[in-house]
Amino acid sequence: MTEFLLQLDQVSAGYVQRGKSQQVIVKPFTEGVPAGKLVCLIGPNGAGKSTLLRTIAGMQAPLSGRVLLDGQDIYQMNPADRAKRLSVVLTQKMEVGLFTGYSLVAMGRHPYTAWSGQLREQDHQVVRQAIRMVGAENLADRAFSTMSDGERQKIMIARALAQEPDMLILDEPTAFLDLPRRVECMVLLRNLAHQMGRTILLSTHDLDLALRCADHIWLLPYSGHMRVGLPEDLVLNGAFEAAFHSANVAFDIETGAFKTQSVGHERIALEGEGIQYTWVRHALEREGYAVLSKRAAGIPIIRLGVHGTDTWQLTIGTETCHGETIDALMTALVQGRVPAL
Ligand SMILES: Nc1ncnc2c1ncn2[C@@H]1O[C@H](COP(=O)(O)OP(=O)(O)OP(=O)(O)O)[C@@H](O)[C@H]1O
Repeated sequence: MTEFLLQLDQVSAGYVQRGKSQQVIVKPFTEGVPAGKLVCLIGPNGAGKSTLLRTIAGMQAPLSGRVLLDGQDIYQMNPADRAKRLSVVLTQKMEVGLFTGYSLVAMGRHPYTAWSGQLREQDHQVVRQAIRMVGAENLADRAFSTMSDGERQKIMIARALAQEPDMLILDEPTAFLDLPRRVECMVLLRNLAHQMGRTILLSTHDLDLALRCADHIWLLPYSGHMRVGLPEDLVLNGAFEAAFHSANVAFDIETGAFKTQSVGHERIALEGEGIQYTWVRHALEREGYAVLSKRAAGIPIIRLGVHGTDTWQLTIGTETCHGETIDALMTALVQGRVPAL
């Protein structure tokens, strides 16, 4: 076994047009991923994430270079061998209504069953274990058609696990999920990588989750020139912000969150601390104020906790008022003629 389970050697990805001209979407890049790592592939819409994942999974030929899994060229592997080493979970919704959760997960065993397709007791054990790993025991006997999107996603991940692959490739596994389910799904995949030694490559638009969970980020901007690194390095070197730059949205390097970008905003000072400070600041910035942490001459000031916990005091010029809810504060700001924008 080589140092890297997955190796990309000058791989470029894209499409060959009818007249045989190539449309290179992902420019040649070389990278290695050791076993047991979670890699998140991120990038704006249409940058080429799905194209690259299909190329790495051997579903389309690279335009140049080679993709190696444990030293073997994935595109050259026969499909049965590939299915034992690599499983792929794509986003398209499957129409397999009459199947139960269990029978769908059991399909993951096909690469291992003889021509009859009969599952042996050890196959059933693997299926049950895969269902347990994703916490889908309650879905085993349910018809797939009756499941929610999040429940279906769990079953599809269990099916991929039942293949007992060295590597899983997932295209947007957190799409269609609500926020708690997104976090659960990402934590599950991270645990599978770290505790079970699987190598996991997934694409996602959940940038915040990717920054928090990924061992490595593959950042694919529109230019097609892949940037690879630790999440924190890509934030600090500006690659992250540059890839997602937009006129209306800005990446806040302090908090690691995206914020709506406002122009011509009014400055306001905010003094306080704790969770109340965080959410008052959130409301002010949402309304387009530039929030200063120190008071300055001629600038309205909000002080938190002066009249007891959960209170605010607003001073505009010589006028002062106070209250409790953030709603009341925002109203007072408008009445005090401190327009945000
Ligand atoms: N079969 C195809 N033939 C030619 N071009 C294609 C084909 N499939 C996708 N493309 C183009 O390749 C580019 C990359 O598409 P891709 O789906 O890989 O992007 P993506 O980063 O996954 O996007 P999203 O975040 O929106 O899912 C797009 O411009 C798309 O229109």
